[in-house]
Order: sequence, then structure tokens, then C-alpha cells
Amino acid sequence: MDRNIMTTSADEGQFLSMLLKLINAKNTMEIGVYTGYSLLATALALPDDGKILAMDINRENYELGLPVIEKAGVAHKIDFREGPALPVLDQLIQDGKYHGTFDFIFVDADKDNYLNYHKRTIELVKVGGLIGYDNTLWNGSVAAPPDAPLRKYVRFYLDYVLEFNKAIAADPRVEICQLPVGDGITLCRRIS
Ligand SMILES: C[S@@+](CC[C@H](N)C(=O)[O-])C[C@H]1O[C@@H](n2cnc3c(N)ncnc32)[C@H](O)[C@@H]1O
Repeated sequence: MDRNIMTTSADEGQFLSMLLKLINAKNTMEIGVYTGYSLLATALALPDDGKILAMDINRENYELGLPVIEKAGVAHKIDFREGPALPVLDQLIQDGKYHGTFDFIFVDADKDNYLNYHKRTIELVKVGGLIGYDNTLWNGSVAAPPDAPLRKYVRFYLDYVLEFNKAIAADPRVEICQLPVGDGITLCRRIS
């Protein structure tokens, strides 16, 4: 199975929930929804008037998990947009009024676009706010020797993940912390 369509693990869901409560997040974004596991964890952790702008190229998978979100009574917090996330982010930036407005942005979509997402999310998250990038340990492959046997999809995205990890570590606009939760989550706190 393509790792791009697997769900966040239970420990990541618990971590997200705890984190969002700790930072009193209200206005959030999720890039890469799939069937909505991390979306549900986020929606449950936000206050009743909290918001999640959620994007995915596939609405069908989102709708598969939607009854669970509805049953949990948190669907009203979600604004789901079907389609590639980059044009939506560009639109928000162009609009102007969304600059520095998000408390938390969770990125869990196409790994080859993480740097493109970062160029945009850094403008949209508030100073002091957090961006979480999922899968930055990439099945442990980021620390594997060059000749390690890797599954095809892991090998395919490895260079993108390595490039992203290097770039984010050198970005003076954020302080980062890479956590060994699930498949690795890198938290970036915008500092300027
Ligand atoms: C790993 S899954 C997301 C899992 C979800 N966060 C969870 O925890 O259950 C990645 C998702 O990213 C979506 N995706 C891939 N490329 C995308 C793009 N360019 N824009 C928006 N979503 C995309 C896929 O359709 C897939 O549903």
C-alpha cells in the first residue's frame, strides 16, 4: 500500500489531541485527510467554536469517515475542500486576510511537496504558532545506511524527506523539534 494513503497512528492522534489542548488551538488547518482519523482527533481537541480547514484530493475517503465525525458531534468545526492543497494555500495567501492567522497546521499529504507546503504554511501560521509535519522519520529510512533494503515507496520519497528535513533545520524563521511519535512528527514553531 502507498504510505501516502495510510492513516496516522493512534499515538499520533493522542499526541495531536494533547498538543492542541496545550496550545489552546482554535484556528487550524490539515493538509491530507484520508478517512479523517487525525481530523477527528483534532476536531475533538478544539473548543466548540474551533475551526479546521481540511484539504484532500479525495472526498470519497473523507466521506467514508464522516459519519464517525458526525456521531462525535464535531463536524461543524470542519471546512473540507476537495482538491490539491497548494492552490488553496495560494488563494489564502493571495487573499491577504489569512496571513499569520492559524494556531496549528498539520501536514500529512504528498511528501514530495512538503517544501512547497512549508513555503506557504509559514506565511499562514501565526508567530508563536505550530506547524506539524508528519512522517519525517519516513519508516526510519532517514537514518538508514545507503545500502539498506527499502520498500519501493519508501525509496521513492526518501530524497524528498531528507531534503525537507535539512531545509527545515536550517530555516531561521522556525525552531524545530523532531519527535519519534508514530512515523516521526517535526514540530515547527514560527518565531519570526
Ligand atoms: C497519509 S494520508 C493522510 C492521513 C490522515 N492525516 C490521517 O491521519 O488519517 C495522506 C492524504 O494526502 C492526500 N493527498 C495527497 N496529495 C495531496 C495533495 N496534493 N493535496 C491534498 N491532499 C493530498 C491523499 O489523498 C491522502 O488522503
